[in-house]
Amino acid sequence: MNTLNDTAVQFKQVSYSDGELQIIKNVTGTFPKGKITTLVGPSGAGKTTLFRLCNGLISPDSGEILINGKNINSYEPTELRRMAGLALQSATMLSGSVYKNLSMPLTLQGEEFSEAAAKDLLKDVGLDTDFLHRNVKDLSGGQRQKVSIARTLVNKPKILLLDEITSSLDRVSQEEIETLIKKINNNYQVTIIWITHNLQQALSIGEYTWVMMNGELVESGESSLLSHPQNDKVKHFVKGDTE
Ligand SMILES: Nc1ncnc2c1ncn2[C@@H]1O[C@H](COP(=O)(O)OP(=O)(O)OP(=O)(O)O)[C@@H](O)[C@H]1O
Repeated sequence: MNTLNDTAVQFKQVSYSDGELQIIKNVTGTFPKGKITTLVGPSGAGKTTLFRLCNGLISPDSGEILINGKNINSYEPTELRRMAGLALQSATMLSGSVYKNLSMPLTLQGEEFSEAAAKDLLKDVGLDTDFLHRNVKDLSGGQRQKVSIARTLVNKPKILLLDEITSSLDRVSQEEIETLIKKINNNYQVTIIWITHNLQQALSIGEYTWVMMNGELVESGESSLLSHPQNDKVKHFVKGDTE
């Protein structure tokens, strides 16, 4: 679907097992650079495990993962975590202020994060700069998710891995986050890989889609594939929109 230069992440016959259980099965495919690709599939398909492989939290048993054309093993772990930011549905926070949370990626590296830079990030994610010294426990779900996204931007990632980041939000917050992610993708050419259970969302926000089932990549390509899938299992999944 694209040349190596257009590829942010490439999987080549990647398999991963936990003990006896094979979780990722011979996955080959690409995530195009600077685009939004959604990752869909029933619960337990291996989507989150694929993310953990992408940011080096776990390593394949066989096969190869290339990031920007280089084997993932050639990056230092910290370099990889900086390059590939991860945001989760739960938007896990440290107790304390928004500033403390935004500073965390740099404090972990023994660096300082200026208040001015933190305020710029808040503006980037559509939050008022007054939020900087608010306690995260007083934020709404949507506001927490915006802070969580802002925190992933501190390291200026090239790739953002978003795991179900809108599934516990109301409709309005969900739309705000979708708009925000599109803006980040546009403004900074960040490659976005977005796990979602919401097929309507997958159709509307991403140019490309991967459909995973039972550890395999069963279909991938432009998101419109969800409207007319070729694979019978995907047809069934899309029709039932099932778990
Ligand atoms: N550390 C682990 N040890 C054992 N089994 C695991 C581990 N991590 C994941 N699994 C299993 O691997 C399979 C894939 O899990 P994964 O979380 O990647 O799926 P998923 O597609 O993200 O599911 P969901 O949509 O429910 O989040 C599941 O059967 C899960 O139980």
